[in-house]
Amino acid sequence: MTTNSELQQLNDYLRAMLLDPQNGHQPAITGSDKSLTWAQLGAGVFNWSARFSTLKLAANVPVVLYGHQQAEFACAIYSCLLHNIPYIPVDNIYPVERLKEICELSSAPFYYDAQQCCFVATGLPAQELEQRDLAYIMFTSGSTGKPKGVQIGRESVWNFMQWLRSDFSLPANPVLMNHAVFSFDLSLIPLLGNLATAGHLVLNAKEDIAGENWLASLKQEKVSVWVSTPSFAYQKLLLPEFRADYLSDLKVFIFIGEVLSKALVKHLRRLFPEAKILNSYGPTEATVATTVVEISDEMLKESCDLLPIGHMMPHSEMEITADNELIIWGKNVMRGYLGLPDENAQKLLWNGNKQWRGYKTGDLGHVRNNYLYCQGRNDSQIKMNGYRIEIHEIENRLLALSGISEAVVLPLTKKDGAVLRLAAFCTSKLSEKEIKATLAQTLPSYMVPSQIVIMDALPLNPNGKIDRKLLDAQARTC
Ligand SMILES: Nc1ncnc2c1ncn2[C@@H]1O[C@H](COP(=O)(O)OP(=O)(O)OP(=O)(O)O)[C@@H](O)[C@H]1O
Repeated sequence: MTTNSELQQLNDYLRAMLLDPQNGHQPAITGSDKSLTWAQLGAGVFNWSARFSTLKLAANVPVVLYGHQQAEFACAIYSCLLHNIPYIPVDNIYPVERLKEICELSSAPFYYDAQQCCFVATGLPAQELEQRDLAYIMFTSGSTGKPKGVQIGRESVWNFMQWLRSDFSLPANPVLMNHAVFSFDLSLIPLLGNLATAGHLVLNAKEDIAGENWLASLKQEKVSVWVSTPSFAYQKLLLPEFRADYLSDLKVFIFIGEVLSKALVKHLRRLFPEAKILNSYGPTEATVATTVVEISDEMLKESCDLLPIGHMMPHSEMEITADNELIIWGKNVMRGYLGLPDENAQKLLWNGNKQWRGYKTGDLGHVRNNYLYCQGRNDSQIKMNGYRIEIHEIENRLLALSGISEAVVLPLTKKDGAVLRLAAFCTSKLSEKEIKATLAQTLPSYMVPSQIVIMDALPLNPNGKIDRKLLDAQARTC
């Protein structure tokens, strides 16, 4: 249940951090446009108060923020949090059509263009949101379904910030890198982690990450906390400077968004022997992350292919249904999808005693040795020629082969939904023939993909996750 005192605590905390910073001369944000100390950030946030008041926004009317890794974008988000203005982040790597669509779906009367540093009127009549005290609405990009506006309350953000401070092994005065677009909620780990710890947020624009000097810039900024999807990190493993004696300040790796494989952790251990490696899990619908665990050497030695996703955040619980679906209960669960009552009825549950919402994740999981495990999505089970096949089981078998670091298996279906064949995509030192032969030693023949495509790196979507839609399209043309 949300109490007014919790919301008051968040308000007080934000005022103290942003308007009266104790560490004014320390760097707060380094963005693609400029760098701000905490004092400059505070002054910027103060200016925003005036800018928001000229907009004459009624309470509970959202603002869309449009840009890409600018310090001013982050400043706008912090200001919205301070002034209780629900914000909707849209990255400008998406086409303008997506911006328009999101403005219409949310009836936002203005969007802020962080590139141009100005507000643009959308011409739409402002409508109050049904929900009060919303922190943000995040439109998922839909890699596991259709894009939906996930509404997250201020109480969830406060709960999440406190958890970030206590359970994510953040060093004192952390320097947090952010590679994720602000419209992907992974970015909230560094963005809110910075606010929770008075750290330094280093924003990395897409073109910088692709450039030659990116790791040199992380070194120069003394980045100490890496936050990304596992796939994003895989792609950096081959860079010669990606190692502890070059990036000597890097002490913590936080992974979320996809399965973290043992292969990646082992590789990182060799490159960064002293660093802590954390696996965190959660859907956007439960405020960024719900579980976390530091990966130990014992976990790597266990015979099970999977690594645990850890323990629940405070004020939440995980229910595992008879058919192994993970249901998240607690303060972190969204208020609902914007304007989608049918979806809300399908995905949300209510516990009257605790006054908690529950969210049916569609992920499968179990508990072992007191740790939670996520074993893939419940839609990853398919039927082919009458055989029941767990796609993630084949992926895990592939990842267990030495020389394979990334692997995705996709079922190729006919128009009527019947599965025709399986295609696997992987980065591998082994040949297609070798892979098939090795898989055939442990899997029944119908589970060995008929097509194995070996790639230098698997393509990523704008969120830094493996782009399954693109791979699916590619498999169809082969
Ligand atoms: N540590 C993890 N291990 C395994 N799977 C994970 C982990 N963290 C997240 N996931 C997967 O990612 C899903 C949440 O992803 P997210 O909320 O980012 O959106 P999505 O459904 O992938 O859509 P989109 O990426 O398009 O926004 C989880 O439900 C789970 O399937």
